[in-house]
Amino acid sequence: MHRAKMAVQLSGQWLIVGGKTPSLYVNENSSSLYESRVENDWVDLDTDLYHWTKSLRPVQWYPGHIAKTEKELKEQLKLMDVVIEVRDARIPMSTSHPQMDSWLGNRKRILVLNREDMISTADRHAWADYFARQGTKVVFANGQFGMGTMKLSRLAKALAAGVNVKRRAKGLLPRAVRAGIVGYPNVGKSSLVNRLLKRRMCPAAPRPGVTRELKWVRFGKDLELLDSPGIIPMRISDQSAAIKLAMCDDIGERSYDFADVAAILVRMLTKIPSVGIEALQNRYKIDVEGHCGKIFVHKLALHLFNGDDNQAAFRVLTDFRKGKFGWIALERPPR
Ligand SMILES: Nc1nc2c(ncn2[C@@H]2O[C@H](COP(=O)(O)OP(=O)(O)OP(=O)(O)O)[C@@H](O)[C@H]2O)c(=O)[nH]1
Repeated sequence: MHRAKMAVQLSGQWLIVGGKTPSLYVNENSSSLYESRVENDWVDLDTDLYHWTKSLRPVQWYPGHIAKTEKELKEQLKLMDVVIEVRDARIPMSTSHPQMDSWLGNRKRILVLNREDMISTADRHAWADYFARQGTKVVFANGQFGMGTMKLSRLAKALAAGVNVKRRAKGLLPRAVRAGIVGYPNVGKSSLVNRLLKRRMCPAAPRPGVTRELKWVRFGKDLELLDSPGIIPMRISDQSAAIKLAMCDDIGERSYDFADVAAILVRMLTKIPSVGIEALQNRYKIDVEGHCGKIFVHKLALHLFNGDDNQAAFRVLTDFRKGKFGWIALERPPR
């Protein structure tokens, strides 16, 4: 629900009910003013998230196979004509690997924001504008149903076309273009490969860490794809990012505390302009008190789960992942 709907008029000005500091909405018809307020809400949210996560036990997840993958992948990347970097459209910043730029150098690159079905149109526009301004080629995709994959294969072939021009000039026979698919765990790499091939060649599952080995697959006679296990930094230095990875189910469940993560998700949802307090209250028939996520999760536990906070937390996380609060990104581009 739109936050502006919670506004009450006070001496000719609009005040938002339930905000931390009441924001001022002068006139709902003034859309640019409204948009800039919404943007400010997102900026505030990033700062808040930093404070909320500061005192938590650090979230770290680095399963054994990742170190081996990283080493092999760095070697294989040298053979690639083009690299397809897949990120989770809900958290494009938190699923960007800090070392990716240095590994790829000036290699040709396509950025895929997968899980496009899990964000709103406004989120999509915001990210499309941001990457267009940066001159980054971005494809929005859905690995589950295949949207965006035709465009992706066209773009990969077009970007790597120069390879065979050079080979011909040297008197060599043309060869298939090599494209490597890289990204964080569970962002949908294997699903995209399977959709591209229209066959289930790579195991895909709803939990991080399923792909364990690098795997070459052939797509027609023009394209070879390398599917790879998810990679993630050994230490996630940004704990706000780590918590968002947990919310989106992009890291192993054992690495975080459900109740902590769900409590922060509740606080975030109350502040995300398109969700707000009422979405939570309507769904669970429980009042949100003073934006406190922990109290909310505990009340839900008493209401539905015999006081078991863990189960209540899992319910909130699952509901978010299933889009029960609407399809929304947890990140907006930096300004
Ligand atoms: N809703 C939605 N689900 C998706 C999308 N792409 C993939 N999935 C689901 O997300 C889960 C993870 O997908 P995978 O393809 O296994 O992800 P991966 O990046 O290969 O995962 P790792 O093996 O951990 O590296 C699966 O249950 C997919 O069905 C998408 O665009 N939208």
